[in-house]
Amino acid sequence: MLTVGFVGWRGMVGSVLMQRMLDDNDFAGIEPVFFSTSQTGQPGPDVGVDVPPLKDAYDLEALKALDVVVTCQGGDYTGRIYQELRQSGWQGYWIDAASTLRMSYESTIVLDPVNRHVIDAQLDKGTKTFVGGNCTVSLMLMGLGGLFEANMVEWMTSMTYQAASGSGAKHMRELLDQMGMLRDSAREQLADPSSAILDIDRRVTDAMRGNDFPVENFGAPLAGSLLPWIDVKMENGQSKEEWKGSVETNKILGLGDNPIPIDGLCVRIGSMRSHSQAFTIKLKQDVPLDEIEDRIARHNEWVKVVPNDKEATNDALTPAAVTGKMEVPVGRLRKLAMGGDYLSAFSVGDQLLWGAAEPLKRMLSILRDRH
Ligand SMILES: NC(=O)C1=CN([C@@H]2O[C@H](COP(=O)(O)OP(=O)(O)OC[C@H]3O[C@@H](n4cnc5c(N)ncnc54)[C@H](OP(=O)(O)O)[C@@H]3O)[C@@H](O)[C@H]2O)C=CC1
Ligand SMILES: N[C@@H](CC(=O)OP(=O)(O)O)C(=O)O
Repeated sequence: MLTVGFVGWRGMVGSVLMQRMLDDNDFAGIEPVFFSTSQTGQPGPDVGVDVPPLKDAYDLEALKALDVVVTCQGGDYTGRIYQELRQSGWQGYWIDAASTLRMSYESTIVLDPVNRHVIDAQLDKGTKTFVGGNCTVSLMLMGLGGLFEANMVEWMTSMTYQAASGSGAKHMRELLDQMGMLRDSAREQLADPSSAILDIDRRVTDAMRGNDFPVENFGAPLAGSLLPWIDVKMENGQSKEEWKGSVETNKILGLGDNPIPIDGLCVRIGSMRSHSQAFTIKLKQDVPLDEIEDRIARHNEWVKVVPNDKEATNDALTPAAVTGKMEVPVGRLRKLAMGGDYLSAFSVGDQLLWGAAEPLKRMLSILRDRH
């Protein structure tokens, strides 16, 4: 039985991973050991099998005893421990949610419904480091995988609408605090149906710009507004989130020598959880829409094509509808005015499931099934 160490299991991605593994009884086939950077010695989580007390996540000897490390702890942890562990001679499997190692030559980005062939080939070659992709990249590929599989895409833009949860738990709390403050700023006027809407609007705008508006985590108002920049700036003017869209997609698809151009703008919006994306896809040929829908729908069991009408779209293609679900709906599929080889699409997905925890869970299952 594989001995598997879990680091970062009580964080947001880690908790979703734990729940998904419990849902599918995944702990039964492994020997789990839980680690913490802050709670060494405390009891481990209840996962239906006996587990020892929490071990120190920085204890190299304890990590070296494992066949597999699964970490959702974040990039700082990976940066601090990974090289040291490898240099100590450890040859176990490292499965990671953080972006630190994604573009490293020694790692494979995992999204098995899309790149199982790449994962299998890398395992056969002896690769031991597997990293989950960026959330918007993984969700885009889960939604549009059928078009890439059929080699239909010449280039693509992705304009994202990313939820607060993508930045972590503190940011979700801050968004709610901001929302509450906006409402409170116009409470009396809202209760009076005859009050002037421009008065309400002025109060809300004043609150948003006020010195006591909580912006410690986002750095600016998000509720009632949006933030068209995510992560640090790259030399070419892209944000790092935008840069990942191209480099990670092409690495996942194994298109190193012949990359597909992918670019766009990444925007943080005031949804709580689940990322949305609008795509402009330049097709290599003018393919009929029904064939496109068919290719998309048949690619994997989680993608769902949503009819291009208002009712179906507002019912199924929103963060409110998708959060907590494994499905990745794709809709607004239509040919654009620029010509028959220009396709629009819109997709929503829970970035804590397919965008983070699920590919790691499935990678662990692939390893378990091979042993
Ligand atoms: N959020 C997202 O949508 C996505 C995140 N990722 C990546 O996954 C990694 C982890 O992200 P995320 O899960 O958001 O990080 P979190 O900040 O939620 O959790 C990270 C760690 O913080 C510690 N922690 C401290 N206080 C608390 C608390 N009150 N509750 C729970 N944990 C606490 C825990 O470590 P300890 O037990 O050691 O104290 C925990 O493992 C990052 O690299 C991120 O980039 C990837 C894709 C999507
Ligand atoms: N950057 C993403 C979440 C994330 O953690 O991405 P990555 O795993 O690439 O660092 C967001 O803010 O929505």
